Amino acid sequence: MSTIVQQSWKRCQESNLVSTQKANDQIISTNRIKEIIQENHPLIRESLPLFNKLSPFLHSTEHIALLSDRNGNIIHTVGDPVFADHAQKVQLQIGANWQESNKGTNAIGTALIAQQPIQIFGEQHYFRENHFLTCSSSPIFSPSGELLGVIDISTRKEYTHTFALTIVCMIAEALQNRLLFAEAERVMSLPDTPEHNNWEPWLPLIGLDRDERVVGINRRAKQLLGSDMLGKQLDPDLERGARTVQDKRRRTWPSAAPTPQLKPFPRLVGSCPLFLQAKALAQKAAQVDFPVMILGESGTGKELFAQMIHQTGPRAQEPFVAVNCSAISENLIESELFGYEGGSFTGAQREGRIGKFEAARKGTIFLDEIGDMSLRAQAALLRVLQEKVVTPVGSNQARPVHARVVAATHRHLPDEVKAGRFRADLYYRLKGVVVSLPPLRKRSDILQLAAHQISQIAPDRQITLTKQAQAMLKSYSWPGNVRELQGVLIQAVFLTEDDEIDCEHIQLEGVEEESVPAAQGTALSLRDMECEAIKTALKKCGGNVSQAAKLLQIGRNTLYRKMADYRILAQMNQEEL
Ligand SMILES: Nc1ncnc2c1ncn2[C@@H]1O[C@H](COP(=O)(O)OP(=O)(O)OP(=O)(O)O)[C@@H](O)[C@H]1O
Repeated sequence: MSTIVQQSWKRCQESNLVSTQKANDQIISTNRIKEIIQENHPLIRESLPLFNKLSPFLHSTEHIALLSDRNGNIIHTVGDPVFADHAQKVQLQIGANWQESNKGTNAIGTALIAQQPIQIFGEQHYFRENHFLTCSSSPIFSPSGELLGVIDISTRKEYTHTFALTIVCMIAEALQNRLLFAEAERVMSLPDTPEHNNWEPWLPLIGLDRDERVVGINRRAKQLLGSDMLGKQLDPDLERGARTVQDKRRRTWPSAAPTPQLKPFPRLVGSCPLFLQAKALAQKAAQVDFPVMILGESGTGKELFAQMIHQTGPRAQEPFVAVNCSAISENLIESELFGYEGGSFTGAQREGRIGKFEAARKGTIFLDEIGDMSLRAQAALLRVLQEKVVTPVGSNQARPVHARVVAATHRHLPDEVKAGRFRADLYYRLKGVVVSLPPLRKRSDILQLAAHQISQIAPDRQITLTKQAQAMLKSYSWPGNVRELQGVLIQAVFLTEDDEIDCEHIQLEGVEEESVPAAQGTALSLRDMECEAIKTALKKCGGNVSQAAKLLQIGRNTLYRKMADYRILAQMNQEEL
């Protein structure tokens, strides 16, 4: 037995776990799983593509792969359904907790404590009931070194092979690198000298934030530089030898960079007449040089439309620079937009910086959330639009502006003008062609959008929506629009084990609150009563819709329809499993 396993057995004995008894199974409720999924969003988002890739290879191999959070809660599994069925007998499944204090020595719980990869063979498991298993696992760390969870591959002990441990370590490493790319503003690859690298497939990577401080470092880079790089600025000598492999700043700051990769036009999906009308107008606007104002609630696709206008117009070869006006503090907006001279204010870079208007060159500057700009910044912007020049902060040298302006807001600007919060002269200058994007709740093509999003989220699977799930998506109000739909579907794809998304996989925000309207008069009271009756029946039947339908003496489909109508579908899962 390895020292790690010996120490683990000792801990189990000291905690009075009895190996011949049943393990202390802790099963989490469906609602809690949903919360855990939300808490672990980046981990799940980045691990899904890896699990999806792995899944077909595990079929008919008696292997399953699992993802647990940092507390040992299993939140995702893929693999051979026959073995998965067998593994369920010891609760090796979604919703179970495999902390060592509950399940004794095991690859998930023990790897979380040891914080290193581990393989636990049959009898090395503390509880006898787990002796049929061999499990290999590796902890997963965030780019800044925080423990996030564990990846595990489990099989019958007869199929034990050490390669499983190697695979699990490679998946963990790939996942950690994905997290680094997702979190860092810029990722640099360090030169990897042969004497440092015996067989490693991974590049030494370092992630930097906007201020060029190290915010993440992968295992290979740690081997070269040590583990105390976090928060430090990269040494200039080191930076000279390194290669930039990702630079997100180029999206908004492409001064010295080629035009960033834009989302291709066909990705703007939809067949609803309201949407097609807006699209046709935007396509026309792309060909002329008038200012464009895109109106729409948050998440309706304003930035995607702005990109489309840029990409399909004559400026497509020039940069597209997006500026979120609401995300920049009032005292920095002028330096962001117009640039600054070296040393013009505390925190400024010594050599100065060009502003986003100049960075856009002859391309497009997309001023998102323009309605949130302060009056002072509005005055400065108006000057730029009128005079077609910018004067960097701390300079008296005006520089010409050639960029086309596309603005967007979720606010009702005429009201803002009336209230004195938005300058009327700026409003009329920006207005030009007005493209209004419909909110998702008014679109008739939600299912088309949903199917498109699902195929983007899980391109290797043929996932469909059940009729009830479709009804649920159609009846929801979608305050967060297409972005919210994306989030809901990521979670649903994640939750579904087969290739069908049903209502139980769909969690809609605030549905519970929305579902019970304030009683106002008889009609509403009747609705309330029916709604309550359905909720009670569902609760009585532990969330089983067929049984609840029998109890209510209505058909199962009618019940589903009514549940969608009252938006109580999210609660149909058993509150306690
Ligand atoms: N018609 C569409 N087809 C495909 N994807 C879409 C469509 N509309 C929006 N999306 C997607 O929805 C998400 C939100 O879109 P986008 O960021 O353009 O919205 P927005 O209105 O600019 O949001 P915000 O106002 O919050 O910045 C993006 O991931 C985008 O790709």
